[in-house]
Amino acid sequence: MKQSNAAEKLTADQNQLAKHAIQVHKFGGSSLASAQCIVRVVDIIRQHCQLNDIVVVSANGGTTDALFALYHQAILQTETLEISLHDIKSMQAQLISELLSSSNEKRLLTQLDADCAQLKKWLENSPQQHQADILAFGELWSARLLSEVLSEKVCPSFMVDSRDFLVIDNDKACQVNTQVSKTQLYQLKQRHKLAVITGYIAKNSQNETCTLGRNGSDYSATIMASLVGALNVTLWTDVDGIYSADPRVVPSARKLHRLPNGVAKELGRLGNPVLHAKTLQPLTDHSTHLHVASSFDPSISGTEIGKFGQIAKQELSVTFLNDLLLAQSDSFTGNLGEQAQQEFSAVCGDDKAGFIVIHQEQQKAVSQWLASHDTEVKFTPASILATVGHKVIHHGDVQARFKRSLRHSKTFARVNSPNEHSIMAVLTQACTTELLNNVHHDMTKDARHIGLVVAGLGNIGERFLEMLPAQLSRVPALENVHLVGLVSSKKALFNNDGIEVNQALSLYQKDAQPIDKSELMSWLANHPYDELVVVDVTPSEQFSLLYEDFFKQGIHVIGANKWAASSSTDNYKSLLASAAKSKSLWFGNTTVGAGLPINYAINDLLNSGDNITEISGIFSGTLSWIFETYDGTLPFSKLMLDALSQGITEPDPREDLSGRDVQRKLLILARAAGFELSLADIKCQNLVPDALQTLSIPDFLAAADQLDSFFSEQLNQAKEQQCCIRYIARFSVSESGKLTAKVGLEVLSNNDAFANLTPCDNIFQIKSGWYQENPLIIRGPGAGRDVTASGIHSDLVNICQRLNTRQSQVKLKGID
Ligand SMILES: Nc1ncnc2c1ncn2[C@@H]1O[C@H](COP(=O)(O)OP(=O)(O)O)[C@@H](O)[C@H]1O
Ligand SMILES: N[C@@H](CC(=O)OP(=O)(O)O)C(=O)O
Repeated sequence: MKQSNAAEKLTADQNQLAKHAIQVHKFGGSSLASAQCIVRVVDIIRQHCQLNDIVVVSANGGTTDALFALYHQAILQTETLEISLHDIKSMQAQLISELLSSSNEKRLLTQLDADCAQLKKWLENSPQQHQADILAFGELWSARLLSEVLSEKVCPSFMVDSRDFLVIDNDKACQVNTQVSKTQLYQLKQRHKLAVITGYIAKNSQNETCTLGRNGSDYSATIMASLVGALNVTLWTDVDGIYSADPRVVPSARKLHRLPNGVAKELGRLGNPVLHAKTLQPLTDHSTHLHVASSFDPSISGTEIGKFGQIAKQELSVTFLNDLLLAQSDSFTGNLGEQAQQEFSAVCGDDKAGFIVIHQEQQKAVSQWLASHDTEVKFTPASILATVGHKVIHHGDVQARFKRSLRHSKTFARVNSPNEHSIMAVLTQACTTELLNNVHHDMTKDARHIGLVVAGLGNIGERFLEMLPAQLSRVPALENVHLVGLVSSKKALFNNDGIEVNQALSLYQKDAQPIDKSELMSWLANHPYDELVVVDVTPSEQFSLLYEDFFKQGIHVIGANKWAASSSTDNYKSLLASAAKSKSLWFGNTTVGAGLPINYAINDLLNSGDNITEISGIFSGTLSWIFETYDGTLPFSKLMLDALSQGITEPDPREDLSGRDVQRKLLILARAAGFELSLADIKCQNLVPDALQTLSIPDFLAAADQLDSFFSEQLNQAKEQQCCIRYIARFSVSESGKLTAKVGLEVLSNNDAFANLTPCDNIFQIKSGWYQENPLIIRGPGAGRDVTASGIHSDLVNICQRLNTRQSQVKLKGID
């Protein structure tokens, strides 16, 4: 491989290319482990890449391990070498044959033959001298194969051996010679072809192959990104993000949607295989975004790593490193101790207590170093278990919890990392699955982050927001709720880091931007929270049409909006099915009776095994006020105009008098009670005569006295029988199962439960198996700012209590 170390100035044409190379996609070994996996990767590239992007690949899953095993067999000169070499070759040959058409297959198999002959020579004659060359075949084969498959199936592509441009100045620290590497990379780029570059390997300044360390392809990817000024690096792997612990070992691990840079770096240092320790180094001076996503399920949003605000900073995770050595010596105290920590890249150390914790392969070097200082050393097998989070060492509660959760383990010491992002326990035992699970449980059990979006900033929405700060600090179930979106019919304000709840409305006035439906849905689909709750306090049918999409995305809905719950039977059933499928919760206690717990009561009865046979009552605050007040002293129309001027009726009182709102409410309750019916099944008496129904509002108000004779006649007839008139909703089911449902005027005895309400109050009466002769009654204000907003808060607490105890399913290898 020819290589020139001379830095060359980029031509204008090359600079132009730099502007286009905007994305780096790195596919790890797990994503390339079989022909089926590679086909998936090809699909991802088809959908997510442009020609001038860069694809970085690791060796096909297991290949580097196999090459390491070959190397060790060669050193030990074991007889199994031939067989192992044959196995590696057949695995590659099989991938080639499964994925390529016959002419390309033949060509790649010939190249594989030549490579394996070279590999054999090195293994037999000079393995130590060629360790990195031997390991490099993994990435070489993987890149060659993928670029061929891409050329056949997707777009022109070419393979780049990173040793042809990537120069590492200092093998140990893996420092990149940026200028030379950048120039050489641009010389290799081919226009209108997608580059597939080997990860993990590079050349040193002596022109020899070197590696960037195990899992080093992540680092390769960010190096490439810094060389071409890429805006985005995606690490495609077999898990859909970085979790609060290794999800293979801790099934209850939670996805960390957003990781601050410093925390990600510390996780990499402490053994998280998704992030190589140096991955973030090349990005420190760039505004490049780093993502971790699953190649097995690309549609799931993964983990984003970057500079984040408050919410991301609260996430905690637990990680461990086994097979370490605790080295204790007087020489590890004071300045010398600090020096030793640096020299041996110690995982941690304490220069007062005189110890460092190192990887096993450093043992020899440490012994030699100490021999030159003439001091003794004691090595003990050890492991590290750490809790990692932004500036975690300053959180007294986390320190205390961590200590408590380690009380039954052999903890030699606890050490805070100098970068302040981890508290490490040095254990003189291996970190077991059980210990990791227990500690993880103790550290993360309370932390499910719930995003809250409020849609509809009218009267009730405003009151809901006014009450929110006190609720968030008072109710334990809301501890991890973050207000992240405010939406009105025209504008929206979103902030992934959380909108300051005390200034929500003023921030909305200042910063909200116009938004359309697709922008709204795209934000909601990519939110970085464990759960998202949309509170719909809009009166909008349009907005209710989005529920289906919300449920498909697993978003939960609290609706004060009646449209969806009273929509057609087909639509309603389909909403319930979508919500059930994605485990979305749908609460709507305030759709009927504002804050009165009518929906909760119905649910509780059903949960207790009861059978509801009748629901009746006065469901409209306006009609309640009108008929409780109407005693014949004033004409009906005068009363109605009074109610209008006090804001008790809608701006067009016919909306109340039509009974349609009551009809919808009865439908919602009957459905909540488990009955299948539609609006058309509920008879509705419109109190507005036909002649007045089509007038303009002013004309209707001017002609309102035409209502009077009807109502005075109804009232007088009722009075003659010691009765009164009320607008009643009534739904019942007979013993034979026949449903009857109607809303309209009824004549009631003066001592009926419905006859003596405080004007405006609602009343709900439920008859059921348990409450037959003596029905269950709920009554109280059925409208108003405070009661409605507090009803929504009650739904929010209920939803959050349920969500807090939910465990999210870790997506490993696309398995559901
Ligand atoms: N905290 C963690 N979050 C996510 N994955 C983790 C974590 N700790 C360990 N893992 C494991 O890391 C694996 C991915 O790392 P690695 O094998 O290096 O991927 P790749 O081959 O794609 O580079 C996942 O399968 C996962 O089980
Ligand atoms: N193939 C190398 C480099 C690498 O980064 O692999 P992966 O992306 O599969 O972790 C290794 O196994 O160490």
